[in-house]
Amino acid sequence: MEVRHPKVQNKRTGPGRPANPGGFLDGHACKGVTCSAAHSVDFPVSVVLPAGGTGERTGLQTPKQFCSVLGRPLISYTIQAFERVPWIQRIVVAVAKESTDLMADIIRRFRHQKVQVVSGGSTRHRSICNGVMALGEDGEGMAPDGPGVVIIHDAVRPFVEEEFLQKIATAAREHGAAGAIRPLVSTVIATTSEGFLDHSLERAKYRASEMPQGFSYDVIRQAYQRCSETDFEFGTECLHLALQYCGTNAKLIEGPPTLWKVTYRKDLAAAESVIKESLSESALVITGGRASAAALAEALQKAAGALQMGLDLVPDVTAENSRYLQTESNFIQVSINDPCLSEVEALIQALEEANPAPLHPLVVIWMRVVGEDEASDSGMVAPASALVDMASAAKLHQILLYGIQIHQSKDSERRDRSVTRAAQIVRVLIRERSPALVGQLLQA
Ligand SMILES: Nc1ccn([C@@H]2O[C@H](COP(=O)(O)OP(=O)(O)OP(=O)(O)O)[C@@H](O)[C@H]2O)c(=O)n1
Ligand SMILES: O=P(O)(O)OC[C@@H](O)[C@@H](O)[C@@H](O)CO
Repeated sequence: MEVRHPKVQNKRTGPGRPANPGGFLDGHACKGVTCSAAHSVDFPVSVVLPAGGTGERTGLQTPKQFCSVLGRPLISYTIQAFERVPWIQRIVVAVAKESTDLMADIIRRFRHQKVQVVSGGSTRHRSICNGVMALGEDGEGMAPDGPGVVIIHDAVRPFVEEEFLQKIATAAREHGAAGAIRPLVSTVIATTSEGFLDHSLERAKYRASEMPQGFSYDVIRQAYQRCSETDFEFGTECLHLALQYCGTNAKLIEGPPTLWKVTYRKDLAAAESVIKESLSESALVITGGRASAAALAEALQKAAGALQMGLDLVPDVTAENSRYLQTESNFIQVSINDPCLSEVEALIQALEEANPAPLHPLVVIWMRVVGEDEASDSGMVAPASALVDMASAAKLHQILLYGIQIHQSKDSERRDRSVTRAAQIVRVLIRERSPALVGQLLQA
């Protein structure tokens, strides 16, 4: 039986990196100066994630940073994006007092390790300021060789990658401040008090200020110590505070299009679609090394191939094959006439141990093959409810467990139709990851 090493299962979403024209904030326009990121970061870097807003523009009761996307709160994706970066030591999240318990529960459920929660403020600047000051309370912001760097990033911008963070942190270390920019997609105009056009700006000369932004710790702390109440109440731009109150001219670095902010309800749907698209649409079929299971797996692999879905076959995920447990792949556990759930239970346990906090929900499918004449639930030592119970427990660890039952007909055409249906069901389950079908035993 051929075992093909699975390709790296998770397609990475991510734009081609645009050439990196950067410039300096000069208050009027930015000058194109090429900059290059260091390959590693050898100075202390902390992060402040303002998450104290109410998300009014979504029209939802739940603040958008806590809205669930594929079973995980939006803010957890953002935190994870920073936690995965080895050279980031600490993440301070500023949340509204009424969300403190919810934030603590998210940290526990998704096993966030580097996170400290502080109180947000009545405005974004006040929330960020609270986070920055919290870093200084135990000298974290200062390092033996001088100030560390603080990255400030909206908690509702979940798609940020290490490479760009390196660029921002390195530029902030060198220049005192750095910020992400993107081309404007609409022209900026000024209006008269009567609501008529006063003038328009030459779009090519301007950029949209995005996040992440980076600051030498002493610059951003000083900026907040010196800024006015008007800044705190109405300001939206940290780079401006650094320039206005510290004379620090931020280095501007064009970032990828993935830096967008979730602002409206449609942005939540867009975020879910981006995350779904980045999820693996393939799976590893575990055959247990049995010839009958391998035969079915190969038929399933062929049927899936016709649906442009890649399946790879492995006998098990133990010993040297245990590395597959770390790849955030999906899994199909084939059980031939095996009435109980012991094999899939062992697989789920191994997955939980190998990857306690997967970034995205993983799909595990128990594929039970029964003889043609066998009734659906005959021989099931554990009733179907056992599948539901196991699935409920697994879901707490971001594992979505589904069941598919195939009747092995002696008629080859019926058998092929059944396998094709099974492949179609697998594809939908992996693509949609529907919570409603978790724990169900579907008939192919
Ligand atoms: N008092 C505030 C207001 C906003 N933010 C955070 O700043 C980021 C960007 O702000 P925005 O998109 O405006 O969020 P909201 O203020 O929640 O949105 P809205 O203006 O629609 O209410 C978000 O992560 C938000 O939680 C914050 O920490 N404290
Ligand atoms: O104004 P909002 O609170 O919606 O969003 C904050 C944005 O303005 C801010 O994240 C960038 O413009 C960079 O400063």
